[in-house]
Amino acid sequence: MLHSSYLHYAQLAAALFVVAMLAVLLTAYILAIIWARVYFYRRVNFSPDMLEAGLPGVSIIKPLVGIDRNVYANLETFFTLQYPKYELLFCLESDSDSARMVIETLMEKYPAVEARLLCSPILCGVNPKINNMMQGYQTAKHQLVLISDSGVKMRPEALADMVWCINQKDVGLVHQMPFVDQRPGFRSLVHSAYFGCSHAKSYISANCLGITCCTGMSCLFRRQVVDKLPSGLAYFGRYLAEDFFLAQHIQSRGYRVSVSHYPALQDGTGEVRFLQRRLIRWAQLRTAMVPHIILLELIAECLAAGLLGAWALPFLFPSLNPCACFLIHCLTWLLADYAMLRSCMDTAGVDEKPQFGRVEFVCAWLLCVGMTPLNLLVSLSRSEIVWRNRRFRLSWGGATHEVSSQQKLTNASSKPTL
Ligand SMILES: CCCCCCCC/C=C\CCCCCCCC(=O)N[C@@H](CO[C@@H]1OC[C@@H](O)[C@H](O)[C@H]1O)[C@H](O)/C=C/CCCCCCCCCCCCC
Ligand SMILES: O=c1ccn([C@@H]2O[C@H](COP(=O)(O)OP(=O)(O)O)[C@@H](O)[C@H]2O)c(=O)[nH]1
Repeated sequence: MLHSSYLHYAQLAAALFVVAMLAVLLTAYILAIIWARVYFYRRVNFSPDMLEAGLPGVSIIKPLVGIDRNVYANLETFFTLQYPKYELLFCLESDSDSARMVIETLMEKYPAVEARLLCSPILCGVNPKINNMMQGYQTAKHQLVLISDSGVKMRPEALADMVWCINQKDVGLVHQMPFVDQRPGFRSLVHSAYFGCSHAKSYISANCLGITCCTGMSCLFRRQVVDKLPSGLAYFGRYLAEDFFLAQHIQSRGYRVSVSHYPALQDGTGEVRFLQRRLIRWAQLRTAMVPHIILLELIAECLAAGLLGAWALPFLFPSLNPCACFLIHCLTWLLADYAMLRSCMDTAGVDEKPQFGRVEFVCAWLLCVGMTPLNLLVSLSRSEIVWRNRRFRLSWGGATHEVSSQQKLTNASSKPTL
């Protein structure tokens, strides 16, 4: 008797906790949607003083390996940036890399844009992206450095916006929230539904709460802060999640990390299974660095939160039907996700009209809602990370060592990659 009343009180406490958690999640989500609607694509103007003094130069480092989808069109956007002073540093892992021809063609087409092609990576750690970028970093002329991944497209005004953001008081790093260039097709819609809904919700909430949550796919930082480390950017070569540690370092020096008004436009036309592999790899990195995060991510996802709610609400209010609770929860989540996606799109500009129908969106959304918890669970079951053609093993905290590259495994080439 005593035992069953304890059990009842424990269940009651758990049900109240779940309902409170769902209310917090919903409130946080609504705030994130409003934040995105107000913040993204806001036009900024440099002060006359700053314009008179001259805008600071930016060195843009583009690490490249092979040909990504739409590489020509994406890279071309870096030659047409509306910014007075910048240099492009294309970093390849070898001079026979297939991206070389594309870059040379673009450099010929835009001779007025200062651009260099570098093909001698510097081995300074396990992170191949850092090794590749170091050749650009060492020769970069400017104090502001933008790291921009190969698959990212830039709007003409985005660089000026990032420079404006970094010129605000105490800002040391500005990053773009990962999003997707709006292109027709179901694959692109799945990418949008992931990055514009679930991912955007977490990314924005974390950043609004002042939690370091920054991806290195497009981030601008002050070189003088990084160069306080004896080996500069090379220091981060020991980690695969160099972006996380870079942002932490900049904050530890007393600077703020801020989000650009323009999300990063990834290509998003790749196959869904590749997106899934990438998200599993990212989740593996997050688990190694911030282990409790996966639990938080799981319960903040639509399905898990819905199942918890479908148990807790009827427990507190027995007249409620669990299935109805679950369906209403999913519908609310779907509408919130759609509103989030629209807030990440430029509703006043080029993306004004979504290039997809409602039914298509619901299908893509269902795929993401099913895929996300699965990815998180798969990430927990894996001990190794595969990135491009290399295999790594992560230790708690993020330190990494390379297990083996596929080139070595298959013995396809006797020449090491680096
Ligand atoms: C309704 C609101 C509910 C919010 C609940 C949120 C719960 C989920 C919490 C966190 C999810 C954060 C997701 C952040 C996205 C990070 C993407 C990522 O994993 N990136 C990693 C990989 O990046 C590439 O890696 C290779 C590198 O070379 C490339 O350049 C990179 O682009 C990246 O390395 C990892 C970054 C670490 C992010 C840590 C985030 C901690 C955030 C804590 C958030 C707590 C939020 C609480 C909100 C209530
Ligand atoms: O061995 C590698 C792997 C990646 N990269 C570069 O690192 C960036 C991010 O790579 P990817 O898109 O594979 O990472 P993700 O965004 O999926 O984490 C891209 O510019 C790649 O060209 C690199 O220079 N060498």
